[in-house]
Amino acid sequence: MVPPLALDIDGTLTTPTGRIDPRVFELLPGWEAPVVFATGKAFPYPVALAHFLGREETVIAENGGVAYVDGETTTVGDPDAARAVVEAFRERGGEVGWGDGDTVNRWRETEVALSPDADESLLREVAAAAGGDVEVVDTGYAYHVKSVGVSKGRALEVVADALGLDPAAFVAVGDSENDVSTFGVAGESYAVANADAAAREAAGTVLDEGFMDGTVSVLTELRERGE
Ligand SMILES: O=C(O)COP(=O)(O)O
Ligand SMILES: [Mg+2]
Repeated sequence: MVPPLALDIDGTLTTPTGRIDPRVFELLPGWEAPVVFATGKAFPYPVALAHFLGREETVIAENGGVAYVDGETTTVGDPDAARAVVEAFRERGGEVGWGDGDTVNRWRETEVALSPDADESLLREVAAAAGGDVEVVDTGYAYHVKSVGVSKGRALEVVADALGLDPAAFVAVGDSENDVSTFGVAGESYAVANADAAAREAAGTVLDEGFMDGTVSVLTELRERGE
């Protein structure tokens, strides 16, 4: 038997240029245990991924702000506090940086994400001035302004509970600061070689290979172990 998976998306299931690696479509549709996509992206992105893989839509979005399992949505966090920080950042001349349309934030319910090109020091200054309830998380793909205490790891506990599983039964793979909490609750955790310092530090194992090459190595090993 293979174990259930908690998989980060960006940096973990993608190529270095940010595309979904096609091996996702070979390895995950037939995975014989729950697969939870746990991402900083907004809710529709992991839902779409699960949908087009033909899998149950069991997802964690917005760094844990949104959890969806068995048709039930759980949202946590204070979007107004995050939006107020971003508004103050804009008033100080900062730019969210996604251009017109901003599909990054269009469906975001509990936090706000800013482009990696945004002025990080100004953003951190404004967030610190807002008090202790809001923090800035840098995934390498975006700066997320979110409520303290909201995390992918907490959301994994919610999802695991709904599935009747122990969170420690999960194997987690990820690449950044926003995966540290997942690594803390999963029984086994792997940081791909491109992972940031926080993820490397928190992971049980740091892989030799990066991006989907690293993830494939874990999935292959888990399958062999389960045979
Ligand atoms: O949305 C981001 O900033 C990163 O997304 P990820 O959590 O899937 O890596
Ligand atoms: Mg990632």
